[in-house]
Amino acid sequence: MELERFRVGLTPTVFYLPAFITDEEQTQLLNHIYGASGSKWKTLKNRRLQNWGGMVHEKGLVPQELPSWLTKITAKIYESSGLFPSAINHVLINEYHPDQGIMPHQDGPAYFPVVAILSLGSPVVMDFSPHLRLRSGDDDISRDQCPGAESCVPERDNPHSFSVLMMPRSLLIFKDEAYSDFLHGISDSPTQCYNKVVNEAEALALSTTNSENSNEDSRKDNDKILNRDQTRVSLTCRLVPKVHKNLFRF
Ligand SMILES: O=C(O)CCC(=O)C(=O)O
Ligand SMILES: [Fe+2]
Repeated sequence: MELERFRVGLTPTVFYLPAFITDEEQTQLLNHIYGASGSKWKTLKNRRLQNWGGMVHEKGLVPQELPSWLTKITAKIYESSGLFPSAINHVLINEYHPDQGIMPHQDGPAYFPVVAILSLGSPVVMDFSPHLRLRSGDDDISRDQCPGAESCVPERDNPHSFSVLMMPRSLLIFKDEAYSDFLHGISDSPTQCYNKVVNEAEALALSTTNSENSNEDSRKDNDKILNRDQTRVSLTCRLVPKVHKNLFRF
């Protein structure tokens, strides 16, 4: 696949792949996710999540085999992107109600610095803002070691900040500076503005010809407003290069 044609925005490097999976694949994934045992969910303050692939520690992964319904998708991402040096071995599934989000954060140091996020359900806007190191020249990087531990409020009006509209069934991939020098987050507002997203044309191209989105977009004072009227589920697919085969030999 020629990934270059999916590049969006000016910051290296963000790819947005609309309709990466079919409607049927989306339904199958949601059935598996909601069919998982209730104890698989971990409830955080502002969202629920399922952890697949094992426990991520600062020093690496204590692995657990991914189920085949997930390797089907991670293999497709691995093969079609060509960006991971070996197979994706960790998937975090986040569930967000319309008034939930994820605070601006940077992904933890255990991961290979490429992330692929598959979106299901409600569309949502993800905001990227340069973290302190870019803003003030110091080295104070805020990290999200275990996703959910967040910090640092981004400057919304910073000229380097940008946003991406994530439609259902799309795949967002980011790496390089977008990964290392920016925080990413999703506001907890049930209405989000998508005026300044870097992929508006790509994201909306499909939704106008295809009535999958019942959420009605509205406009207020020239702001393009997205109404999050459904739950969103995302699959954050990553590689933890260092795998601990033996829990006691850390
Ligand atoms: O749900 C998303 O799109 C983002 C999730 C995320 O940033 C993470 O799990 O680290
Ligand atoms: Fe993240």
